[in-house]
Amino acid sequence: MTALLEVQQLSRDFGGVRAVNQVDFDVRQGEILALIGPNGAGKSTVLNMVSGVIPPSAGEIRFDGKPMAKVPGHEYAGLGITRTFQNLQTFDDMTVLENVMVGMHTRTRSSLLACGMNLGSSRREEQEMRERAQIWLEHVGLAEEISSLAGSLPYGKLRLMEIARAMVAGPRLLLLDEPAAGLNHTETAEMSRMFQEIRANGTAILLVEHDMDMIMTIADRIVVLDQGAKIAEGTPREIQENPRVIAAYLGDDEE
Ligand SMILES: Nc1ncnc2c1ncn2[C@@H]1O[C@H](COP(=O)(O)OP(=O)(O)OP(=O)(O)O)[C@@H](O)[C@H]1O
Repeated sequence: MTALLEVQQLSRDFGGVRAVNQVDFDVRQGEILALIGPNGAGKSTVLNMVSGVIPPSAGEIRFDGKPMAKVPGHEYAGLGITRTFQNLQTFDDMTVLENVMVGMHTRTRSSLLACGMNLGSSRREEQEMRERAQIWLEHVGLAEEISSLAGSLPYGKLRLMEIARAMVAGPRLLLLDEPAAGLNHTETAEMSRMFQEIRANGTAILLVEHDMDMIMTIADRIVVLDQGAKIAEGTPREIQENPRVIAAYLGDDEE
């Protein structure tokens, strides 16, 4: 498999603190790569750099061979990279369908504000977006809730809505920041099944997650960070048996 995303010597400083230190990894086409590590290891910071939210202090990120350093954040969805956030980013007083259509607007380059105000898209474009959003809402099991206000949905369903929103733009790489946080066992299993389906349809996934059952079930490969640096990379089985990884987790109170 060829690399879709290449991360080389990636570093990020916050003031005097080096949050990410010379990290290398690839995400290959059609695979699920999990990025794990104890609290504060630098996982979200890596995801924020890969999704164009913050610039690296050093190093390089390439997507499909293209250096991403000069690509503005709003162009990522159009290039084929979308993401979800650790903290839900939903519009409570818009319907579930409208919330998902916002994901298409980022692709068609209308602004979020314009979307909220119903501006800037032709009727045909609007219809096409509606259909794609409906298809993805059915995929994630929210067909019944399409017309509900997002604010009325329970937390687990909002997480699913976020996945639909990230998928509606048709990404080649989906970035997920703790998608199972706050979900119960059944919801986590359902979400795992969905990610496997997304992978089967050809979208690669870079997954930051603390739920080890989910990671060990769905990840093709795992990269482990500790204190900003990569300490291991391998299959779920290799990672489970790696003494450095075990030591890093045993040293972390919250795991
Ligand atoms: N905006 C920021 N300003 C200053 N320091 C930051 C900022 N963002 C992250 N850090 C620091 O960078 C380090 C890595 O944080 P990061 O959130 O990337 O870790 P993480 O592995 O995602 O942790 P968690 O699993 O708890 O979410 C931490 O020491 C954190 O305090």
